Amino acid sequence: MKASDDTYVTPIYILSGFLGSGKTTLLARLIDYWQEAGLKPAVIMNELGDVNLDGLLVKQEVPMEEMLGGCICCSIRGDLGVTIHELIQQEHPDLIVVEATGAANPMELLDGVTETALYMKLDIKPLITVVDSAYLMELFDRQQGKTYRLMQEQIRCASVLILNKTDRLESSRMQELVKLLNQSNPYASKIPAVKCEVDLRELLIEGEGTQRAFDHAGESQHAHRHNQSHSRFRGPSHHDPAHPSEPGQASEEHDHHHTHSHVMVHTHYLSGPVNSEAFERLVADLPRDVYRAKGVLTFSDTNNSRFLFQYAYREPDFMKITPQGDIPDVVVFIGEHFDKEELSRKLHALEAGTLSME
Ligand SMILES: Nc1nc2c(ncn2[C@@H]2O[C@H](COP(=O)(O)OP(=O)(O)OP(=O)(O)O)[C@@H](O)[C@H]2O)c(=O)[nH]1
Repeated sequence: MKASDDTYVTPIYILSGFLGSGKTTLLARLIDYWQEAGLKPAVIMNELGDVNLDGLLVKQEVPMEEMLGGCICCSIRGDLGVTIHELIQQEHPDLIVVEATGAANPMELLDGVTETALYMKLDIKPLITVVDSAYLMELFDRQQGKTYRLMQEQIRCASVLILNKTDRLESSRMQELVKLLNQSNPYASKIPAVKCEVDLRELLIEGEGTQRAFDHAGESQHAHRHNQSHSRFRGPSHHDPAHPSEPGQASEEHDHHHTHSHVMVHTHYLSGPVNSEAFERLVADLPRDVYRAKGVLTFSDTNNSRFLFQYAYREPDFMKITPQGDIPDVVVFIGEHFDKEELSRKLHALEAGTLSME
């Protein structure tokens, strides 16, 4: 299928990792890799400052959108959807990579991308986090602080961890590092590297494999407090003072408090209208590990009216909407370690009208 087809589902990769950990280094490698495979990647870069120096490292011919002057996960999150939409409309890329500022909380970013997947066909790929191995151990030795906690967050959300800059880590400490990462995120694949030199094919497959493995895992915990208000618009050169631009410094005011282990997303585009009662039953039966869901649905038993569906902390909410433009029917589920296959089976039964008979 071609990227210019209306039915094309654009894969979207999120690169997370602390400031200076090596995200742009990895991005440059990935771009070469995809281009050699005959694909057209597009890039969204987010910088805290008002200039994008990292963008200089990306080849001229690669379509790139810059989101400057704030952290993607907070102040300019609303712009993310617009940026993705414009890239797809104008460039028809085969895939998109979002490189977040090192101060971004990947969970918020994932949430922003997920929101966008409600009205655009996106295939959200497993999250890759680049770890500055040496710096992480240094912070661990010094016992933590906010920067360390933000790093932990980025580590917890990942499906794949690249343990970069191992050249700066004493070889005797490698085991300790892996142990530390296993405590924070036992599920992610961990790939040691220097200058992000990893087998990229393996890296991209690893992520998919890890995500599948989560489908059968067990209990998890989630706590979420987010004190940042999400402005949907920003001024032309707004700089969010809550976010420092100095490498290696997480803001004291950047008040995110999350406890995530691993985060999974399941996106399902519906083939047509579904029965509202059957859908409500499906929602009521969702496992506890699904803690967030969103969607746009058409209900066959309400004169084919369309609804915006929201689900948080086990509370479903439906709002009648009349969307402008060509918006597909879709539901997105976010949680940890839930059984995607089982959910997918139920969604197919819902579409076939056989769910109530189960
Ligand atoms: N010693 C060493 N340096 C590295 C390695 N990987 C990347 N670097 C260097 O570290 C610096 C930061 O790398 P980037 O790829 O720009 O890191 P980034 O995560 O995109 O940085 P931000 O945009 O600040 O978040 C660059 O000077 C890289 O050349 C590594 O494995 N070892």
